[in-house]
Formats: sequence, structure tokens, C-alpha cells
Amino acid sequence: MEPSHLKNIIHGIPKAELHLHIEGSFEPELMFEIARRNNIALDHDSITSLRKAYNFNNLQEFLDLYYIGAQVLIHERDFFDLTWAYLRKVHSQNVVHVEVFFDPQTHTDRGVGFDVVINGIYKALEKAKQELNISFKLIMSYLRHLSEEEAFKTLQSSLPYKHWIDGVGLDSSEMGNPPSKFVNVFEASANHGYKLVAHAGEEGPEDYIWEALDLLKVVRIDHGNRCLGDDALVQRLREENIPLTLCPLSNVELKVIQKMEDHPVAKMLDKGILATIHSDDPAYFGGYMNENYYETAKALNLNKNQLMQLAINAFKASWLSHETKEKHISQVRHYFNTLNP
Ligand code: HPA
Ligand SMILES: [Zn+2]
Repeated sequence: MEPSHLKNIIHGIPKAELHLHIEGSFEPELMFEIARRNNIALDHDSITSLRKAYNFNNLQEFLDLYYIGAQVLIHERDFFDLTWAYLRKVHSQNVVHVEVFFDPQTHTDRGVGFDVVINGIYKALEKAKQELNISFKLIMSYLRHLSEEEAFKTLQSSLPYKHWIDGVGLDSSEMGNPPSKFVNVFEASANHGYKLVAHAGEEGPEDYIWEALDLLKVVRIDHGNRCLGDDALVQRLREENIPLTLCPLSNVELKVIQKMEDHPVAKMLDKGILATIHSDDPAYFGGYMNENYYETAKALNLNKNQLMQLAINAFKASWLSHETKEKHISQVRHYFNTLNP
């Protein structure tokens, strides 16, 4: 397919984004603006020099910069501006539903209140619902390099805002921080009514995916790239329809795979896994939803049916009501039916 034709097709697909860290959507331009108004000095003297530092050999090298960038976020307005900028951007890419992660501990550990963080993020999400017609869910993610006790404190802080938060996740440094470390806090989170997801099998082994399913009882796996090495796991994912929220540009940038041509998403679709495509940390990895779809489709030579399946899978994997999912899925089908051959 011609690149411009493929881009046009992808642009027009109504899309759902289910794996997005709001702190990872922090574009350098906005980071400099917020740093200036908060009187915070950044390590880099220009946007160009900051962008040049975005060159990672692994997850940890990225996380080190990601946490530094987040330090300029202090006031509710900062969290609002961050979230609003992301929502405007994805609106321009025909994203109609988002399920957004935020990392409260990245901020509360610096003395920023949980209320400040969530008010800023939530108000932007509400505004996008009203003005951009984007529906949303909000997922609070525990940092796995910290202790389970710390996660429990975060759970406690979240309770006054429970009606705004749909689920909890698990992110940050995967190796050496297995899901089993968080069994109790996940169980407690479920008891408070939160849905459960976890990053697993991004850099970590298949075992971590099993643990996320069996011990944490998650309903969705974030990444899960490593599952194909384990036939029993593939069967489990397929039989239970467990979605994998994949992030192809992230995988290339963090050297989870060597090149996009090695991405497992097409094989996963072939095996009947509910695989979906998202952007993870778009400001750091060079692309939002359309760019993730495009680079993947180009490298793997995906056809229209595969693109349609990916878009449908994302709505299936979402936490929208059955009725709303069906509405979006029929819009995706209609869109592909109206495309010229
Ligand atoms: O890709 C990721 N993996 C783990 N933790 C993260 N926190 C932000 N992005 C990521
Ligand atoms: Zn992620």
C-alpha cells in the first residue's frame, strides 16, 4: 500500500487508546513552559538537547528520564495542561475513547498532593468528554520498584476519589519486581471495586504474565510481548480472551525488540489473541496512536482486515459497556466497508 494511502486509512479509523501513561505524553515544549512558570531548572538548555537525550537501551534508561521530566509538575493546572494537551492531540487522530494511566507515587513522593494530581487530570478528561466527545476511564498505577506497603498508602489516598478511578495497574521497573510482590494490594484494590491490570512480559519473562493472571487476577495484560514463547500461556490468553495492550514504538525504542519487523502483533492475531495497539509514552517514543499503527502496518505489511481487527480488539478490550462497545465496533466495520478497495 502507498504510504500516504495507508496513513489516510489509519487516520480515519475510530480508535481506542488503552495503554497510555499521562506522564509519558509530556512533550518537551510543554515541559519547558511549565518548568519556566514553576521556576524549575531543567538539565537541558533547549528542547532540541532534551529530545536528543531520548535514546534508550532499555526500560530503566527511559524511566530515569521520565521521572525527571515529571518533577516539573507541581500544581493542578500543570496536570490539567498535560492531560488536555494529550487529549487534543489524540482527538486530532480520531481517538474516541481513552483509558489513561497515572502514577500518583511519582508525584506524592515529591510532596505533591494526590488531590492536586487527580483533580488536574480528571478535569481535563471531563472537559474532553464534553467538548471533544472522547469517553474515558482512569487507571491508577502502582510503581513496582517501590514496596507493597507504599502501594497500600496510595490505595488509601485514592479512596476519596474512588468514583473517578476505574482500575489499578502496575508499572515501572519490571525485572526483579514480579507481580507476586503486589498480591495483597491488588486483592485489596479489587475489594474496593477497582478493575485490575498489570504490565507484564515487556522485559520480564513469561512467568510474570502467569503471575499477573494467577496471583493478581488481572483482566488485561499491558505489553505481554513475551507470551509467544509459551504455548500453554497463548492458549490461556486465547481461551479467556485476555487482552494484550501492545505498544510497538515503545518496544523498538526500549529495545524490547530489535526492529519493528520483529514485532509479535501479527503472530498474536494469527493465534487468536486479543492483541491491541497503543502508544505507552508517546512524547518519548516518537509517536501517538496513528504513528504506532502506521509503523507497525508498514513493517509487518498488515492488510485492512488486520487493521480492522486491531481497532475492533481495542474496543472489545476496553471497559466500556457492552452496548457502547458494540456501537464503536459497528462504526469501525462501517468505516472499513466504505473504503475503496
Ligand atoms: O513502558 C513502560 N513500562 C513500565 N513502566 C512504565 N511507566 C511508563 N511507561 C512504562
Ligand atoms: Zn506502559
